[in-house]
Amino acid sequence: MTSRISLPSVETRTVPRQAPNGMGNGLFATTDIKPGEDVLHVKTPFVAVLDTPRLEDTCAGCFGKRQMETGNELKACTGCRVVKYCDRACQSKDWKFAHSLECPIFKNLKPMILPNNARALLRIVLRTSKNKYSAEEAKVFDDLETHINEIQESQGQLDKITLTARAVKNYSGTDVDEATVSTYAAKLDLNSFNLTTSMYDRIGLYLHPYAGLINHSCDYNATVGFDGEELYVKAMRPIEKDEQIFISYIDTTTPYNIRRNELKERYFFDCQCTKCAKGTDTIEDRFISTPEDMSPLENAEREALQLLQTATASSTEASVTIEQLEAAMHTLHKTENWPLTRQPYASLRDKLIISLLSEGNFTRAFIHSAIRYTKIDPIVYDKAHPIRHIHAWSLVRLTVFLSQEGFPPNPKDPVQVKDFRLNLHFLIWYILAELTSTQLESCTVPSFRKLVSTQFAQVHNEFKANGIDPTKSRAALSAEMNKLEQMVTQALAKE
Ligand SMILES: C[S@@+](CC[C@H](N)C(=O)[O-])C[C@H]1O[C@@H](n2cnc3c(N)ncnc32)[C@H](O)[C@@H]1O
Repeated sequence: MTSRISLPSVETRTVPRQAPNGMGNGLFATTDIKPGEDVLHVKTPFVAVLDTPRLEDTCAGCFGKRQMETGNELKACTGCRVVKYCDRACQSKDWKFAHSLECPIFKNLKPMILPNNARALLRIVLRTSKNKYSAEEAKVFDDLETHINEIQESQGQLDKITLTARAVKNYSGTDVDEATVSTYAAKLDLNSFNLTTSMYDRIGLYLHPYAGLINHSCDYNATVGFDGEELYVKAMRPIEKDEQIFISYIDTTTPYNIRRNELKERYFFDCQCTKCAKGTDTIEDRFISTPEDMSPLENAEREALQLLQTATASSTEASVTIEQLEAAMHTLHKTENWPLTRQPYASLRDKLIISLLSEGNFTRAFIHSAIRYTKIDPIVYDKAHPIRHIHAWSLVRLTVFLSQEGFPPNPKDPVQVKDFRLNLHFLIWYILAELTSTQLESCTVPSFRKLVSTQFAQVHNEFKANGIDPTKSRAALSAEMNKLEQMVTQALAKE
């Protein structure tokens, strides 16, 4: 990996440069990059913190990476009792990084726990005052965009930043003036990433100023992933030398107007990407057939969004959440013109799968995961897209579980899985083989790849121990996929 910039813990095949069309600076490839290869790898964050609910169940040292390997029960820091760690190694690493500076502050504030953005800002201020950032890192951070002028025009945003900055200045006792702390807060707001697990579950907030230089396109060529505290930006498509690197700041599966409003509100720009140039003539906006009258579709969408809102309200019981999500999906389905891939249909199904899993309704979660795997992801995501791989993996995990536990009949399921006489072992092998053979060109991170390879080797060896070589059983494998398709088709007809 080539690195022409001298930032600690950064390996990259990019250089920063002025980008066209008023985008400010951006990152540009210094070489051709193939799908799945690293565009950027940052080993240590500038700052990363957990979301408040995750402080209880996620190690603040490794962000869950070692925790997943060791399975250790987390122990709270004996000083503040706010953050928890797998073991002394994780604790000592975080202590040196910033916790020694913030621990007494957290202790004094208890039982109050600062929100994630204030904890992140506090870390930046404290590390800056102790000169813990290199001159190069500090310079890239200083040069980051803030959009402070636009923020000053929006009273709500300005108040939020000012309040956080004032609180952090007071708690830290820093000599840095409040206006500078506010600028740091604005930089954090604009340039931070969702910190996720290697499975793309959000756990916190992450900032590295070099990664913060990557501009957005709804037709992006790279994706961001995390493996513990390490950030990876990987090429999703072939990228040529001198081409600009683009990631997506938002969910680009949403229609044109939604995407543009979100980008304008949070990032203050009008997207001019190749996808936006097509306006509403893309799969994100299309219906099955062009309607003469939009009102039934608009009514259905309104109704579905209302159901989604109540379904996801924190006071809603899990079983009611499931009913409401299913009702919302039914509302869109019965228009007979709403594609499975068009939002909010696809994300309703994602939420439904999560709710079904948390309620222990594994057969119905399997049916919906199979629908997503066969009918939605191949259309919505490029084949190297990490989310597509994570979804396939979760279908594997569910299938393994069902192969061990069987399928208790449930009259509420749209179809009875057992009626399709699926050979789940072949199905598991098929999906894992596909995942394994495409993983080097995928944007998934090392821990995830290792998990998939280990599971595939185990499943393959089990077949071999039983005298079966699935690579020579093409007909049996495709028969299983056909049965899965039949199950999906019948389940969809009842949606
Ligand atoms: C995370 S920063 C990216 C780095 C930034 N260009 C810089 O010079 O620091 C996000 C900001 O970059 C600009 N930006 C990113 N993508 C853009 C795009 N597609 N078109 C126009 N501006 C964009 C916007 O000002 C946005 O608020």
